[in-house]
This record gives sequence, structure tokens and C-alpha cells, in this order.
Amino acid sequence: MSHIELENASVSFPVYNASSRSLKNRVLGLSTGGIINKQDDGLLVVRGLSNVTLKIAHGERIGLVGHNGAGKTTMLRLLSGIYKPTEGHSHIEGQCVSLINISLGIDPEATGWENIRLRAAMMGMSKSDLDRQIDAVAEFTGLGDFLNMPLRTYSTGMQLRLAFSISTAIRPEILIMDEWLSTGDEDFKKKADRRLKEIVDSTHILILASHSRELLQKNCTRIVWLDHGTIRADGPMEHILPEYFGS
Ligand SMILES: Nc1ncnc2c1ncn2[C@@H]1O[C@H](COP(=O)(O)OP(=O)(O)OP(=O)(O)O)[C@@H](O)[C@H]1O
Repeated sequence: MSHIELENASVSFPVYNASSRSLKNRVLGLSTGGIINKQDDGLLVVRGLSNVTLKIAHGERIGLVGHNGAGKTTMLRLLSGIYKPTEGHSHIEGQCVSLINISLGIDPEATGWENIRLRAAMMGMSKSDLDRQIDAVAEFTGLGDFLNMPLRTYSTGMQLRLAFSISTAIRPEILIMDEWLSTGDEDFKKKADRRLKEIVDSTHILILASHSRELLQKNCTRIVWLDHGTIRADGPMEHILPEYFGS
């Protein structure tokens, strides 16, 4: 059974090249960003998340909301194991795929085929799994002979097709997303939508950070509301969304 637990977890980013002289305490009153602290040694630290305790069980569909800089992306990275808490603990049980930043091509000099292999390796896909799936992934991209060309010769839409096709070839137990990846031209969008929906439906745990009420309403049953790196509210979608967006 997949599950995730955070216990008093914090994520802080030390900032080495900023001056603390111009810092005013009023940053605390701002509606944007995490909390800026000055340590005893004078080092500035931005707290992306502070003391977060959270349990996510098998079957849950979680939506993350909050103002710009509230800590959503930091939380997604923590929940997908990209970040470790700088204080506190995190425990993640289940194979996790994160569809954050998939638009990035990996190596512009490598061909489409090579980039498929690179991304598969980065996602932790085994060689035998990839060998079994690579033809289907290539077919899904619709890129044909361009797969033999270096990525730098692709348009942005073509790069997205490649990234999307390989990133969604796995059926993960935990799926982490920050937007609905509707990419490409009309034709591709339709099949991309279908594939994304299949993955969202089959995953054990979904975690979706979004500013879109409609997207959250459609896909999530529980909402976690972040505010300056802490949890301001956590509860059923029908209760929290009207509170957050206003009814
Ligand atoms: N690499 C970093 N170095 C320093 N500070 C960081 C870093 N990453 C995030 N932060 C800080 O952590 C806080 C939370 O950022 P995060 O990206 O998690 O917010 P968010 O809720 O995803 O915001 P948005 O809705 O604007 O995308 C912000 O104050 C940000 O400045």
C-alpha cells in the first residue's frame, strides 16, 4: 500500500549572496513568499516549508493550494523525494513519478531516441521495461524520422511531445503534478489528455498543485492549503476550496 508521511518537516534554502542589511521585518507581513530568517551567524535562510506534518494514505487525491511562494513546489519536491527535509522526517512508500518541469529537454545534442533513453533512466525505468516500451513511446510522439535528429533541431512543441510521451509511459503508484499537461497541437492534445486521465485514474496517490479551481474540483478530494510554508487548512475539497477561492 502506498503512503506518505511528513513529520515536522522543514525545507530551508541558505542564501549566500544576499545582504541582510536591507531586510525589514515587514517581509513577514507580505502576502508572497516563504519566511526569510537571519541565522545567528548572519546567514540568510529562506524557509520554503516550516514544520509540516502530513499523512497521505493509499487512494487519496490531494490538491495543494496557496499564494505565490507559499511552498507548493517545495512540497511537491519533498513529496517526490527530490528534496529531503532539512529538519524533521519524510517517509515515502510507493514508486513515484513527478510530472513537474517535463518541458525541459535533457540533452540538446542527443537524438530523440537518446533523449527517450536518458529520460527513462532519470525516471528510474529499468532497461527491460524501456526495451519493451520504447517503440510505443516513439510511436506516441508522432515524430517519425525526427527521432534520429538532435533535439536542438526540434520546435518547442516537438520537444514537448517527446518529453510528454516518455514521462507518461509509466503507471506510477504516486503521481505528482503541478499542471494539467495539455501539450502540443490539437491532434496531440486529444491523445495527451486521454493518456493523462488514464494515469490520474490509475495512480494510488495523486498530488496536484494548482491555481485552477476547476482542475482541483475535478481531480481532488482533499485540499491542503499552504500559507508562508505552513499548513493553513487541510480537509475535504468541498469545504476548503470555497474558503480559499471565496464562494
Ligand atoms: N532554490 C531556492 N532558493 C531559495 N529560496 C527558494 C528556493 N526555492 C524556493 N524558495 C523559496 O521558498 C518559498 C516557497 O517557494 P515555492 O516555489 O515552493 O512556492 P510556490 O507555492 O510553488 O509558488 P508559486 O505559486 O509562485 O509557484 C519562496 O519564498 C521561495 O522564495
